[in-house]
Amino acid sequence: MPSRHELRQLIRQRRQQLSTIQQQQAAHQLAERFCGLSFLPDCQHIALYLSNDGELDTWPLIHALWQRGKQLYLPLLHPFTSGHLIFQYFQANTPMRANRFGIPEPDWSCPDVRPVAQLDLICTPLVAFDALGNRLGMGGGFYDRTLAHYPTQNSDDQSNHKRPKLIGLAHSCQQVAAVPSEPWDVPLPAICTPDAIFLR
Ligand SMILES: Nc1nc2c(c(=O)[nH]1)N(C=O)[C@@H](CNc1ccc(C(=O)N[C@@H](CCC(=O)O)C(=O)O)cc1)CN2
Ligand SMILES: Nc1ncnc2c1ncn2[C@@H]1O[C@H](COP(=O)(O)OP(=O)(O)OP(=O)(O)O)[C@@H](O)[C@H]1O
Repeated sequence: MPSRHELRQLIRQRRQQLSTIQQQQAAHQLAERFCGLSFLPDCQHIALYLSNDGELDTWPLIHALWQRGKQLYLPLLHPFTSGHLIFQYFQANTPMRANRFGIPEPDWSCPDVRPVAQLDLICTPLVAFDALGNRLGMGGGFYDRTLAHYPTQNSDDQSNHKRPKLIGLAHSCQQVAAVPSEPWDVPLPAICTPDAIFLR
């Protein structure tokens, strides 16, 4: 089995090699599939991310969700707690700045930060995934650290506890046979690609 490092390199190269047309088609197909998710009507506060490094372009999805009246949030590298993320309200006119990875994020504004426990759905980026919901990210451990303290809701969870649902977004070519998992990894109960939805 390839190491996490090897897998990260391989799949990052693979998605970077998609053509502009392939990227555009994928982004629109994903938006359409995502908007058909059975639990979407129950989700009002949704965290997304702005794409980077060949990730599937989330803009078509962002526009589709705004059209449906959803309130959207983007991750910011935590201003004090290194390695963690916070999620901040995002509208078309939100002032933005590039973080240290060059990814645009909202200018930090305390009143617009929404605690993780008050989000209904968190869409996570990923580099590689497998059919069991194991996730390999860019290697910063940001999502794993941020989500470690919050029990998230499984797709078959019938309880009334208010917990954010989690869903990974990816190109189909990011699926691998098995992601070597580590004890700190937060598995994804759902993954949406342009071609399929994987539920654990
Ligand atoms: N679109 C998007 N936003 C995101 C993430 C993500 O994976 N995708 N993150 C998910 O956690 C966080 C940022 N994590 C990142 C970790 C590494 C690199 C990166 O490009 N690393 C370079 C080396 C950068 C350096 O000089 O330190 C590399 O590996 O080539 C980018 C984002 C928060 N925002
Ligand atoms: N809950 C946690 N507490 C402390 N350290 C953690 C935690 N989760 C991950 N880490 C550390 O973060 C580093 C990177 O983890 P990993 O390779 O799983 O990141 P990733 O999932 O690929 O990245 P990301 O979540 O940012 O997309 C590891 O060295 C790991 O020890």
